[in-house]
Amino acid sequence: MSPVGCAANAGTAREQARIWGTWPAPGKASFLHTNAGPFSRARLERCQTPERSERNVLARCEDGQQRHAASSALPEMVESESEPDEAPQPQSGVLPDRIGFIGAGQMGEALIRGFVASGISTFDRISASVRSAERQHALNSLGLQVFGNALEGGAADIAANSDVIFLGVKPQYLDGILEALSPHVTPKHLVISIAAGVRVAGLEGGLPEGTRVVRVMPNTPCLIGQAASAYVLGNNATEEDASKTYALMSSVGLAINVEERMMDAVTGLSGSGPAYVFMMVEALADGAVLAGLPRDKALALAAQTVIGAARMVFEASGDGTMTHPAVLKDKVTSPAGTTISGVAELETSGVRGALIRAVRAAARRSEELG
Ligand SMILES: NC(=O)C1=CN([C@@H]2O[C@H](COP(=O)(O)OP(=O)(O)OC[C@H]3O[C@@H](n4cnc5c(N)ncnc54)[C@H](OP(=O)(O)O)[C@@H]3O)[C@@H](O)[C@H]2O)C=CC1
Ligand SMILES: O=C(O)[C@@H]1CCC=N1
Repeated sequence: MSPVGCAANAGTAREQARIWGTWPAPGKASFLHTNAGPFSRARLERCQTPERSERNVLARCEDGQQRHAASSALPEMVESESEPDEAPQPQSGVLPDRIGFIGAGQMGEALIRGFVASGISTFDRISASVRSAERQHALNSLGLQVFGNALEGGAADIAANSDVIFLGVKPQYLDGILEALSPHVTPKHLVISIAAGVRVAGLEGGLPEGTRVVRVMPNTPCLIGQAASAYVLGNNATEEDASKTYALMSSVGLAINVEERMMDAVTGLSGSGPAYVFMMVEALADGAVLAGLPRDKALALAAQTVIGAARMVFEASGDGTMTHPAVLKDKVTSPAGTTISGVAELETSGVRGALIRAVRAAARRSEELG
């Protein structure tokens, strides 16, 4: 599927549900996903260094390699007839581990659907603990094993049925969840938290000594294999845990290993960033409607413009290196043309400053949550 094909679907009911509703209802869906399995794992291996402290920093790979790894991890868009609600089909590359989610709301469900769409897991390997009957029913209809409130036995059920446990509740609830989970954690478990702001030290402190922990900051585009995720390994995490985390997260998009001090910035940028971009797409479409374009056409063109521009940063050079966006912007901006008029308006309105402040504010909020 070409990106244009993707955007051309924007007017369908399914796309509208994706845009305005919750995640698409179970049904045959066409997912854009990454082929990042062994391909990107090999890249990671080339970037691995034996030193633990080095493992946490993709940036410490040889410079050229780092850029190559980053750009090669760019999900290759391919059309896939994934059918997440149908009987699980064994596939090569499926992780044998059973995956449990304590908390599976917006982000947890996006990960679950993304993992299944990518082929790295199957619904029958995944279970979830959620509180409300409504969520239990919704997840159950996907084919997951669903347990109730983590504080009332759900955490024990997840531990008994999982090798990898994702913590997908809001940061404010995490202490209680760790307390409920802790007695049931054994050496077989890898615990992966996606909670904004919550530090590795806090996770390790709330779990039995020696627990293997990873902190991940994903984003919702993992639903379609287009996530931008970063992760940091806990003190007891092994090489195998690092590979497993990378395998899972790169199956749903770009996944990079960072130092923990960078995680608040990651959260302010890629964790929260989809919301900023959705606002931009909406506003761009509004502008086009103001200028006379019908809403559906405006939205399709706005969304595809964002896809195309973002991909240019990764792919325009043709040699695997990223191109600075200012260079690409200059190529759009003809002397005395239309674009410079628009750009001047953005500068007058302080759009750059607003985006910088948005990322910084979200990063600060992440710090506070920790
Ligand atoms: N949304 C996003 O884009 C991102 C979110 N995150 C992180 O993901 C986490 C979840 O965020 P999000 O998905 O947006 O939040 P949601 O509110 O959508 O999901 C939270 C989930 O936790 C469940 N839950 C709460 N308490 C319990 C409990 N005692 N036992 C079992 N389940 C429980 C809720 O169940 P129920 O619905 O039944 O109440 C719900 O499924 C947060 O820590 C956030 O920082 C990280 C990156 C991006
Ligand atoms: O808004 C939040 O707190 C979560 C974390 C990053 C994105 N959403």
